Amino acid sequence: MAQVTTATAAAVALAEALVTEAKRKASYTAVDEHITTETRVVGIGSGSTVVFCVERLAQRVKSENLGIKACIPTSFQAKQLIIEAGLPLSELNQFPDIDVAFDGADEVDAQLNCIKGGGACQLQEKLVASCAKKFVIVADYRKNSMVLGEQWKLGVPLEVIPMVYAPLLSKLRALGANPVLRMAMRKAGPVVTDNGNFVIDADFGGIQDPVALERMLIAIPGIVETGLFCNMAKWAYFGMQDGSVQLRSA
Ligand SMILES: O=C[C@H](O)[C@H](O)[C@H](O)COP(=O)(O)O
Repeated sequence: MAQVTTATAAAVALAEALVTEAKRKASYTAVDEHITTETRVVGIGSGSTVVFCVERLAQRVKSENLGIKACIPTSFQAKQLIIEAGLPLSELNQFPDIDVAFDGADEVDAQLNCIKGGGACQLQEKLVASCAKKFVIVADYRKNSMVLGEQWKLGVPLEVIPMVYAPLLSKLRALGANPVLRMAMRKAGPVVTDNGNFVIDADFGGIQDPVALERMLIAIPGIVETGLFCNMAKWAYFGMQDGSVQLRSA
């Protein structure tokens, strides 16, 4: 029994190492292909993959004569990453035009539409992406999909105003979704976003028309932002299991 447990633990550790390496390779390739001596303002997404974009950016800033003037964060986590890497931290109101923004995704479909917000950061992420000339996704092979909702089974993350979470759950059920209020792990009660809102994860199954779904959801009072990012990313870099990086571009 103990041998089986050890073998299982070793297999899990190996799988995790593969995924981490895939994230690192996708991120390094994306940064190397999109950061040039012309780049001034960089958007920094949130999550575990974009950590490696910041790592690579910091390496290049130290070793090359780059002219990066500002990094714009999409969350508390991104802000900490920028500060810890010694990169110049700023905000959209000071630098409204971003040359390139890097971000992770929970799932990416054939048209590069994405589900984002697994870490509850989709509101600021979409604001930053909307101000970027280039929006680049970095991800591991598990996120590579054809239809949204096929790989990511937790539903579309919706940032919502706390005072209407219960009416929103009813309205989403009436639309055919299976919605749940996201609960915190080490705090009693719901997850509270960086903006003081709640998150509802609404499972719609396979999403054939994400553009129409996003339009419908954002029109509902109380839904501040959706985790559907449609027609925003033009490049998606996937770190693959075999160590290669696959680029899909729109
Ligand atoms: O709210 C979180 C963000 O949308 C992340 O970019 C997304 O969840 C992907 O995160 P990770 O790179 O950790 O898979």
